[in-house]
Amino acid sequence: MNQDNILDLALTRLDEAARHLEIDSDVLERLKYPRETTKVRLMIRMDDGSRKSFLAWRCRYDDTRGPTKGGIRFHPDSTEAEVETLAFWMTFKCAVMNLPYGGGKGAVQVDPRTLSKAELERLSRAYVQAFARILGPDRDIPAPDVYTNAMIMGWMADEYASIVGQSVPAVITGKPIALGGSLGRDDATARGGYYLLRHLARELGLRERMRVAVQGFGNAGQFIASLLAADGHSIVAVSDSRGAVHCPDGLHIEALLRAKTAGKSVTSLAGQAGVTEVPAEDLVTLDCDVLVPAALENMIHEGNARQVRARVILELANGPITPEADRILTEAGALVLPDILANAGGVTVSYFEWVQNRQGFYWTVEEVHERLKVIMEREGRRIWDIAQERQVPLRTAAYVHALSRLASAIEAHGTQQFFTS
Ligand SMILES: NC(=O)C1=CN([C@@H]2O[C@H](COP(=O)(O)OP(=O)(O)OC[C@H]3O[C@@H](n4cnc5c(N)ncnc54)[C@H](O)[C@@H]3O)[C@@H](O)[C@H]2O)C=CC1
Ligand SMILES: O=C(O)CCC(=O)C(=O)O
Repeated sequence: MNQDNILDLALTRLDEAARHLEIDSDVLERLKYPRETTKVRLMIRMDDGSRKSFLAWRCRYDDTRGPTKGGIRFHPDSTEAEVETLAFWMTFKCAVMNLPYGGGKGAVQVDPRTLSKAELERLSRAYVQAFARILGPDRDIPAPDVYTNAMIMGWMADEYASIVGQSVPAVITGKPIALGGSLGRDDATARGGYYLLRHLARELGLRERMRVAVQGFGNAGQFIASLLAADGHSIVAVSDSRGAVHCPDGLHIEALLRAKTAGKSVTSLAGQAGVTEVPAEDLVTLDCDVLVPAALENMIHEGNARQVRARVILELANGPITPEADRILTEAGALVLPDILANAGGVTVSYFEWVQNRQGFYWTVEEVHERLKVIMEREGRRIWDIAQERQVPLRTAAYVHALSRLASAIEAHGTQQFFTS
C-alpha cells in the first residue's frame, strides 16, 4: 500500500478528536507537524570488505510533555512519512498513558535478515553515531520496534556510552537485563493488551473461551498468543511475513514458538493434525472472536474490512486499520481497542525501565506486572467511559483523552513558547 499520505490519514484522527473538545487552534497547529525529522545515510563496512549505505531517520514529533520516546524499526519498506506517522502515534500513546514523554520514532531502511550479525552490529552502532546529538535520557529515548530487539538496544547503549564517555543506561530502553533492562519489558506490549482485554471482557461481550487469530508472530504476536493460550483460549490462526496457518481447534503454541526459534516460518506447521496453510492476507477474514493485528500498518483496509468476522479487534500493531476500514468496521458493530491504548504496555514498561535506570534501583517482575496492570486498567476504563458518555468509537475516545492532556500541557507552557529543547 502507498505510504505517501499515511501521516495525513493519521491526522484525520486528530481532527475527529478535536471536534469533541474546545481546543485552541494553536494547539492543533502545533500537533499537525513533526517538530524535527533528521535523515541521514549510514555507511557501513560489509563482511566482504565492500561498503554499503542505508537511509535512516529519527523523528521527534512533539516534546511538550517530556523527552521524545519511541522505537527504532529496521525494515526494507520504511519511509520518512512512516517514521513521522509512527512518531505522531507515540505522542498520543504517551499522553493516553499519562507518561512524562513526547513522541518520537526512528527507522533504518534495511532488511536486517540479509545482514550478518557483525554487519547488524555495525549498522546499529552507526545509527547511534549519526543521531547521538539528538538522543539523551532527557531529550530522546529510543527502544525496540519491528525487526529490532534487546541485543540491538544493548549495542546502541554501548555505542552511546563510548561517545559520551560514561554509561547512560536511561538513554535507551528495551535493553538486555545485564545492561540495565527491566524485567517484564520483553512481553510488555502483549501483556498490556492482555490486561486490557481481560479488564473490559464483560463490556466487550467476550466469551470465557475465545477463538483468537493473530497476524504477525514476532515479539507482540508470540507473547499475546502465549498469554491467551495459557488462559485456555484457542489460537485458531497465526501468520508471519511468509504465510499463515489455520486450525479451528486451536494451534499448538509451543510448536509454533519452537519453529520461530529455529528460524522457520509458522507455515512449517502446516500438515500437522488439523493445521492448514492459508494465504497470509486471509488471516484477518477468518472466523474468530478476537482478531489481533500484530504486524504492520494498513493491513485492514477498504478492500478487506467488510470480510472481517471478529467482533473485537485488539490492535497490538501500530496503525493496522486505515480510517476507511475503521468506518466500515464501526458501522458493522465491531469494537476496536485502538493501538495508542492497546499496545501501550511496551512504552509503559520502557518508562519503568527509564525510572529504574535513573534510580539505580530495580523492581521485581511482579512489581512491573502490577504497575502495568494498574495503568492499563485505569486508562482503559477512562477511555471506555469517554466512549460511552460521548457515544463515539474507542479510538476517538482515546484521541479525545490524549488530546485533552496534550492541550493542557501546550497551554501550560505559555503562548510565546515554541519548542522546549
Ligand atoms: N516491540 C514493541 O515493544 C512494540 C511493538 N509495537 C508494534 O507491534 C507490531 C509488531 O512489532 P514487533 O512484534 O515488535 O515486531 P517483530 O519484528 O518482533 O515482529 C514482526 C512480525 O510481523 C511479521 N510480519 C511482517 N510482515 C508481515 C505480513 N505482511 N503479514 C503477516 N506478518 C508479517 C513478521 O514475520 C514478524 O513475525 C508493529 O506494528 C510495532 O510497531 C507496538 C508497541 C510496542
Ligand atoms: O518502548 C518504547 O519506548 C516505544 C515502543 C514503541 O515504539 C511503540 O510503542 O510503538
